[in-house]
Amino acid sequence: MKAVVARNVSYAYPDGSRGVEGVTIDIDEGERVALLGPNGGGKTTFLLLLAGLIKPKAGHIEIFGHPASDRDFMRRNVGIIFQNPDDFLFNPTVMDELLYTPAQLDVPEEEARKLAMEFAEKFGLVNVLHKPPFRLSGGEKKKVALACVLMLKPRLLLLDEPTANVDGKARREILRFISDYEGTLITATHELWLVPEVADRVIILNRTVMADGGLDLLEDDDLLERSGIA
Ligand SMILES: Nc1ncnc2c1ncn2[C@@H]1O[C@H](COP(=O)(O)OP(=O)(O)OP(=O)(O)O)[C@@H](O)[C@H]1O
Repeated sequence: MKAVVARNVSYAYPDGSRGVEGVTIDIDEGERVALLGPNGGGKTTFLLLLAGLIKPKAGHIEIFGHPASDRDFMRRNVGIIFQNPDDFLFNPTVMDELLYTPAQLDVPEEEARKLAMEFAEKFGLVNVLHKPPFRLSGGEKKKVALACVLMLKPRLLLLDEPTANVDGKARREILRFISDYEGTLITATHELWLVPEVADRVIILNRTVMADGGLDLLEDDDLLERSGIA
């Protein structure tokens, strides 16, 4: 089963900035892929396209055989963690945040509360359940965002710079939660060290696909320099 089929996908922002151009990629269900590229290389844009949150100006995208424009299918099967968790966390407390998405998907309240508590314990968030998300540290915010998404067991998980601005213990915890995830994983990053932690396939994106292969691409200094990464 293909998790992602992207054909000749292009996207430009309303101000004319080019996001991605002519991107063609196939990803099988269960693959763990790093989307590696320089700042401004189009990684976030491509994740937003894969999540169906913006529509390609040209080309098309299918996720598990469904068009990425199929909102109901996407809500139930695709999870995305934004680079800046403040773009995602907007409920009055962490508990409300954990209850929000199950409620959107019509999970009965009692079951949602059980799920929320299970994930709060697993993610070490029990002590902050009553806090407003904006009062949390960067690492705690990322953990809340990850817990909210993983509790719904998405078949495809899209992560945008999951460890940016997070260090020490929270970073190790986040990497462990990511490695426990068993579905199809696409992680956008510009940090080379993160790639082997989260992927065994590397797609280098700088507006368009510059290379697609195994972890050995990380040793190709010419390629990394040409792609603006190293
Ligand atoms: N909302 C927007 N409006 C206009 N241009 C945008 C917008 N978002 C991104 N861009 C532009 O699109 C291009 C690709 O940006 P994108 O954020 O997808 O890259 P990125 O690889 O995720 O970068 P970074 O590693 O810095 O997050 C950049 O030139 C950027 O300036």
